[in-house]
Amino acid sequence: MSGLGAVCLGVSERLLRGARFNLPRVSAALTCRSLSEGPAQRSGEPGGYYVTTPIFYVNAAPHLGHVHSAVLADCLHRLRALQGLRCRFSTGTDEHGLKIQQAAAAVSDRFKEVFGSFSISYTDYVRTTEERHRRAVEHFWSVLLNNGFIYKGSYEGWYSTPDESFLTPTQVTDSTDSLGREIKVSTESGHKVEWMKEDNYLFRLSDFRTQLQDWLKSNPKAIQPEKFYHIVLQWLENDLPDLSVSRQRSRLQWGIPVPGDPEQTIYVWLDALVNYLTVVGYPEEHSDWWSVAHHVVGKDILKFHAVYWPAFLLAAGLPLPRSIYVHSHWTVQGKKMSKSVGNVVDPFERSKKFTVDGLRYFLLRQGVPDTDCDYGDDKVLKLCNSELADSLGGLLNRCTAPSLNPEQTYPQFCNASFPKDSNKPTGRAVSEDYRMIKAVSELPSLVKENFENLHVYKALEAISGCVRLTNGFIQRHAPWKLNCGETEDRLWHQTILHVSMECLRIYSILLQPAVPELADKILSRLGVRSDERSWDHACNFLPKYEGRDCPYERRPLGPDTGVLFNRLERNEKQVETRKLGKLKKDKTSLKTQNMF
Ligand SMILES: Nc1ncnc2c1ncn2[C@@H]1O[C@H](COP(=O)(O)OP(=O)(O)OP(=O)(O)O)[C@@H](O)[C@H]1O
Repeated sequence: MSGLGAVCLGVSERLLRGARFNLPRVSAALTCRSLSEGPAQRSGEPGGYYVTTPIFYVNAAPHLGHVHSAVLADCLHRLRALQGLRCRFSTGTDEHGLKIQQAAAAVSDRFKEVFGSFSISYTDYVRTTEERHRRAVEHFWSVLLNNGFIYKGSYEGWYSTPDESFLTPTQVTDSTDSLGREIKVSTESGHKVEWMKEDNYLFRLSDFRTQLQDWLKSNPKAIQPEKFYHIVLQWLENDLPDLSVSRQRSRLQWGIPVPGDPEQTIYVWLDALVNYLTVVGYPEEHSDWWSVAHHVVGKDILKFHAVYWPAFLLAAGLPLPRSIYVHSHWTVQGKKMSKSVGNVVDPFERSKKFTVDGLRYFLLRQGVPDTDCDYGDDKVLKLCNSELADSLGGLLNRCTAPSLNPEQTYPQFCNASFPKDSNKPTGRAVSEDYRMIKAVSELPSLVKENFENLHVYKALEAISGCVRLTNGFIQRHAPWKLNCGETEDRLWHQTILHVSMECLRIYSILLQPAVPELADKILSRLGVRSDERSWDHACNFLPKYEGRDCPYERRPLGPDTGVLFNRLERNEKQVETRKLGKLKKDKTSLKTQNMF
C-alpha cells in the first residue's frame, strides 16, 4: 500500500504546490458587490453560489495560465451575480515553506496586482499562513482522525528531496551522477531520488471508491466539461490506494504540525484543499456557503479535486462540491506554458498591448476547456480586431453615430414596419430579419447553458455570430439610403436602429461576465441604467415587437466616450504608422458618417 500511496502523494504534491492564487479586492464588485454581501441562503434554499479558484503557490510571478483560471472563475461569479444569486468568490495564496517566505510577500502582491488589473471580482482571499486556516486544518484533521479515517502506518517509496515529493516506480529512471555512479532520478525534474521508508499518517482513501462512483453516477454534471467526468470515472475503475497525509517534521519543517504529534507535518495538499472551507468560516459557520460550493481548476489538479478532496469531505461528513469546472492548458509552440519550463506569457505586459478586456476575451473565446490551446500574439490580435473592434465596435458605431442617429436617442419601434406577422403588407422586414429576431431571442438560454458547462467559448461564439447577423441586418437595409423626410421611411429608419440597439443591448448584457468593461461601455452609451443589466433584462428582448412597453424607447443615449475597442497593431513601428493613418481615417469616417 505504501508504494501506491507514494504514487498518489508524489503526483498530488507537485500538482497542488503549483496551484495557487492571490487577489486584490479591487474591481470585484461592479455588478457583484451588493449580491456578495450578506450571508448565503440557508442550505437547501436556492440562490447561493460560492465559486473558488485554486490557491496559488507563490514561488514565481503569475503567468497567463494562472490568469486563465481566475478569469474563468470570475466569469462564473459574474454570471451568477447577474442572475440574482448571492455570490462569493474566493482565491488565495499557498505561502507555506521557509524557503519562499521572503519572496512570498512580493509575489503575493504581484498576484494581487494582476487580479486587480484583470477585473477579477473575488470577494474573499485566503492565505495558508493565516491563523484561521491553521485552526480549520487542525479541526479537519481531528475530525478525520476521530472518524477513523486516519491511521499511523509505514510509508515506503522513491523520494526526491529537492522536489519534496514521493514518486512511483514509473516516475523514476536510471541515470549517472557526475562521478559516473549509477543513480535513480525523477523523470520529470531530473533530480536524484532515494528509497525512503518512514512512519507517517495515512488516509483510508481505499474506503471511498464506491461512494465516489455513486456520487458521480447520480450527479452527471458534477464535473464539467463532460470529458473530465469520464476521466474521473475511469480513474475510479481502479483500486484507490490509501494516501500518506503527513511527513516527518525533519523532512518537512514548514506547514502545520499534526495535532498531538509535533514530529509530523500535515502534508501540503490536505492543508491546501481545506482553504475552501477556511474561507466560509469552517468549523463554525461554513454550512450555508459550503453547500453551494463550485471549484474551478486546471486539469493538472483534477485528481486532487475530484478524488482526494471529495473523499476527505465524505470522511469528514461534509457535503461534496456542487461542481468542479475543469479547464485545459495554454501551450506555447506546443509545450505547456509553465514557470518551470520558463515559456510563460507575462499578463501585465500583454494586457498593456492588447488591453485587459482584449485578453480576457481571447482567453475565454479561444480557450477550449476540453483541449490544450496554443497561445500566439497574432491570434489575440486577429480575434480582437475582427470581433471586438470591427464587428462589435462597428455595430455600436452604426447605432449611435450622429449621422445615423442625429437625435441621439433610443429610437422608436414601429410595429407596422416590422410586424410579428411577416405577411402584413406594411412590413419592410424580410425573412432573414425574422430569423435574426429568433436567434437573438434564443441567445440568453444558449449562452447560459454554455457558460454553465464551461464552454464559454461557445457562448461567445454564439454572441459573435449574432453580432454579425445584426451588422448584416443594418447593411441589408442601408438606413443611410432612406429618405427620412417621408413618414414610412422615417419610421422604418427608426425601427432599424431600434432593433439593432435592442440586439446590442442583449449582447452587452450577456457579455458582462466575460468582458465587463467593454460591456459597461456599450450599455452606458445605449443609456441602459445599471439596474437594467441583469440576466432577466436580457430575456426581455424587443418588447415592442411582442406588444409590450419598451422602457428604453425615446430615452437619450449616454455620453459618447469614444471608440469601443481600438484596433490592435502588430508592432511599435506599425502602431505609429497606424495612428497617423487612423487620424486620417477618423476624419474621413466623420465625413462619411455626415453624408449618411
Ligand atoms: N499553461 C496553463 N494553462 C492554463 N492554466 C494554467 C497553466 N499553468 C497553470 N495554470 C493554472 O494555474 C494553476 C497553478 O499552476 P502552477 O502554479 O502549477 O503553474 P505552472 O506554471 O504550471 O507551474 P509548474 O509547471 O512549474 O509546476 C494550475 O492548476 C492551473 O489551474
